[in-house]
Amino acid sequence: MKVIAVDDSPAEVIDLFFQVLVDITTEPYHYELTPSALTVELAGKQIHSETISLPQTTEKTLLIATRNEGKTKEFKALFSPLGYTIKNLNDFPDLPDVAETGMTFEENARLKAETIAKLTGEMVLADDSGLMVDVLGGLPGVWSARFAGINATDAANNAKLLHELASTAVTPERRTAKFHTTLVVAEPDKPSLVVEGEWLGSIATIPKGENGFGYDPLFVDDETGKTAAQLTLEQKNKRSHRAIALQNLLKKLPEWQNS
Ligand SMILES: O=P(O)(O)OP(=O)(O)OP(=O)(O)OC[C@H]1O[C@@H](n2cnc3c(O)ncnc32)[C@H](O)[C@@H]1O
Ligand SMILES: [Mg+2]
Repeated sequence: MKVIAVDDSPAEVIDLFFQVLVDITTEPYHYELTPSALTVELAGKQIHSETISLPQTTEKTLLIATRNEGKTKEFKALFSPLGYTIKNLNDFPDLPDVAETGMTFEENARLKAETIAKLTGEMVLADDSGLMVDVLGGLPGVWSARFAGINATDAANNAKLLHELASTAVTPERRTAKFHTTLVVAEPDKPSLVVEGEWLGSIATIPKGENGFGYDPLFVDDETGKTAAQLTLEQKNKRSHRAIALQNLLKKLPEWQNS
């Protein structure tokens, strides 16, 4: 049998060629398609190869069980090199708010991730995080989002924190603090994956910087001496509690996904 070279032919001609080939030949042929190349061998001889670019067929989307756009912005930047599109609960208005009734970051992160995973049937990531100030015995901790009251604004929470530390007995050395994140990944009918991350620093006496969210204007990073709000998103994502927790998560995620 004579094989006609089809390299450089339009895609439809190549398709037709293979159809005819399959119809008329009884010779064994091997067809290999990868995202970047198409090669065909007939009777052990390569008869066609071309460089191709297949559209991504399986878009990776990850739902994060949060309504906090500050966290979401950080997760989007952290996950984008991995090819994930990030969605949050604000993209799904019909999903309920999950009450954070736990006494620990892990309990609250589990509540958020496991409730939303059950309702959607999908793999879901949740972040429960907060600021822990040593001289306040770890407060505001799990109450960070509601330190100044239910639905408190970031500005009100920051003002309350400065007020709590206003005593002259709270010298600069006694203003040490850390940010904490617990991440939980949940899927229906499977034990959840739990990881943590922390970021050491101290509390400034006045807010500084425009970036970030929450307590960022008051949290001074130990290493750079800048507040988290003075760091760019990229700088914060190299050292933050959330970034460290995510690194820990990525180390364990493949094994968890295969379990
Ligand atoms: O529960 P979701 O919907 O995720 O959003 P939330 O804002 O209520 O989030 P948390 O319950 O985890 O509370 C975390 C609070 O801790 C503070 N916080 C956490 N991470 C922070 C960060 O990176 N920078 C500044 N403040 C942070 C901030 O006040 C958050 O509102
Ligand atoms: Mg919350």
